Amino acid sequence: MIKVKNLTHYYNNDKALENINLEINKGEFVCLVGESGSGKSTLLSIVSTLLKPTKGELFFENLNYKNIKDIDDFRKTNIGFIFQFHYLINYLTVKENIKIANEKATDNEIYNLLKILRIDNLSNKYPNEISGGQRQRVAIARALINKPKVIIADEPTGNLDSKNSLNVFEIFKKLSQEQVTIIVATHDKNLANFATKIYEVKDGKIN
Ligand SMILES: Nc1ncnc2c1ncn2[C@@H]1O[C@H](COP(=O)(O)OP(=O)(O)OP(=O)(O)O)[C@@H](O)[C@H]1O
Repeated sequence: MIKVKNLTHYYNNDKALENINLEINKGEFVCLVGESGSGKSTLLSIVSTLLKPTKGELFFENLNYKNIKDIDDFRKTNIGFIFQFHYLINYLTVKENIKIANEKATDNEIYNLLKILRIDNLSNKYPNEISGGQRQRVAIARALINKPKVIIADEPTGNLDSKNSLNVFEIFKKLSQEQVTIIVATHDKNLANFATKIYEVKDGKIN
């Protein structure tokens, strides 16, 4: 599904990633673990086509990303993003926050997604009226509304307590069982055990 070949990345003259090779299959749940500054976010940004690598190749289902004509459209239709901060819009309701990610989504589709995430009762609430864990589940719903093939999450539980963190990783596990490919960076080695594959990033390398 995703292949990374001989990837090296520099920020100015500083090497952030060195000769990374990865192959991620459809429906795999991959965790990147490693210390702060090890290169996890840089790798996620490159894999999600947000950052162009200095050197190396990236393939999606054997398509070289360099040959993708409209990369913004490709990203929008194929990849769902979840971050440490939810980036919900405070003056929009839960339902409206999801709708802006996909104007064509019907009320029924949004309701079904909220139901799976057990927040269907919060549809008309505003982000500041719900808990941090609930807000992150809304962010997950927003990432899923386009039915992406891949979910990329960078420290998605960084702001959550252990119960809500577990809940988020259980959701990821379930999604991967439904053939969504999940790639998550986390500091938490216990949570990483939910993954089908763990890669340790150390000083910009994966051993
Ligand atoms: N935009 C940038 N400009 C310059 N250097 C950067 C930039 N982003 C990251 N770096 C550097 O690249 C290296 C890898 O950083 P990265 O953010 O990928 O690590 P990380 O493992 O995700 O860290 P954290 O867990 O703290 O988010 C670090 O040395 C960092 O200082």
